[in-house]
Amino acid sequence: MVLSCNGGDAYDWAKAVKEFDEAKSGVKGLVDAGVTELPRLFVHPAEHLLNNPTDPALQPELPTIDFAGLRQGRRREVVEAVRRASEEWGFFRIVNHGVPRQTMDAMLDAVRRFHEQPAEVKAPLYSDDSRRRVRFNSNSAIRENDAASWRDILTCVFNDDEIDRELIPEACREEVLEYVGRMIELRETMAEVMSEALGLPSNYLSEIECMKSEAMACLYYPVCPEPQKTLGTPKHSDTTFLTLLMQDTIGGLQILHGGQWVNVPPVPGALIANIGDLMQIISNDKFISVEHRVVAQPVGPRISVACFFTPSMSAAAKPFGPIKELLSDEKPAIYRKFMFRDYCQYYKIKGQDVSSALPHYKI
Ligand SMILES: O=C(O)CCC(=O)C(=O)O
Ligand SMILES: [Fe+2]
Repeated sequence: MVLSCNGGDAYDWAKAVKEFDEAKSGVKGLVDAGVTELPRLFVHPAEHLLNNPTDPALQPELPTIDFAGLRQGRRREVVEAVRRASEEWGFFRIVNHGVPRQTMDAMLDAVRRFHEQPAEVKAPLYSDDSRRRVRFNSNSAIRENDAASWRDILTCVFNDDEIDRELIPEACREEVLEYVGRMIELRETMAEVMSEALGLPSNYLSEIECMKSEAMACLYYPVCPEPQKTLGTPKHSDTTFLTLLMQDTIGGLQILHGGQWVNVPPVPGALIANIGDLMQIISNDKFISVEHRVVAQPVGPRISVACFFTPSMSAAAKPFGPIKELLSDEKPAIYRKFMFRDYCQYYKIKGQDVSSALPHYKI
């Protein structure tokens, strides 16, 4: 099918997607083949690429929260900082979170090792099928007229914290298992702190099992030959309750704050937490799910690991909606109740990269 896209001239989009997918070698495969020009499939329209004219030195600084306070009698301060950052930024950095630096560095190395294996080793995992718990791809379901992004992803899904070690690729198995265990521990702390930040009992979020499953995206952003024409990850908000992100030292993450793109420079040893759409819904807009993206770079590869927390599979048929304790005559529910499985279905039908489902659930 010949379609008119981006520049308006004829371009066989379907053929380009098919060729790219059939190679099963992702963006890394293009780099290994020696591309010096950005393939047309990856060229984003100019409006996706707008940046700010502002001097990066004048940009506001993402809040950093020191979780050592939780162990040192400063819990109220930490909870208050989490509340403020979740309301005003939807994003914050965490230091002294308890995940050993060695575990983090080993995980970044392991992700790199996985992606830098020969293409034929990764090819059997190449898939867009969301039912596969471990899969490798580049961009999920590239749709016509929707530019692809300059990155590859290994996704590992752990439903209800269940870990099937044999499914994890050998190149990164031990590190993934160690890292996901640490993420689950930190999730417990986050669930308590965020419950308190919402003014609820500490066990509230844990009891409703809203973060009992995790999907880990192990991202690899190869050096890009023409970074000014594409993106590493396009603008989106996370569909989850909560995301815990680790990035290496390359940088490129930006969040939309106060109408401008704000850089989130890497801080060695720190993790980033961000509120997802589901948390915005149950908090009745008290906490905000904020759009973010990753710019493409002439240097790299950049490695990052995003751990997305979503409800327990047993909660699939349970209704989620604004938490009743947060509602009053002055603050009526902004969203209707829905089943988590319907929410997943919404994205399955619309595609992963659509804008957020929040308006769909608004009353
Ligand atoms: O790679 C990153 O730093 C961010 C990735 C991201 O936002 C995502 O996968 O949802
Ligand atoms: Fe994200």
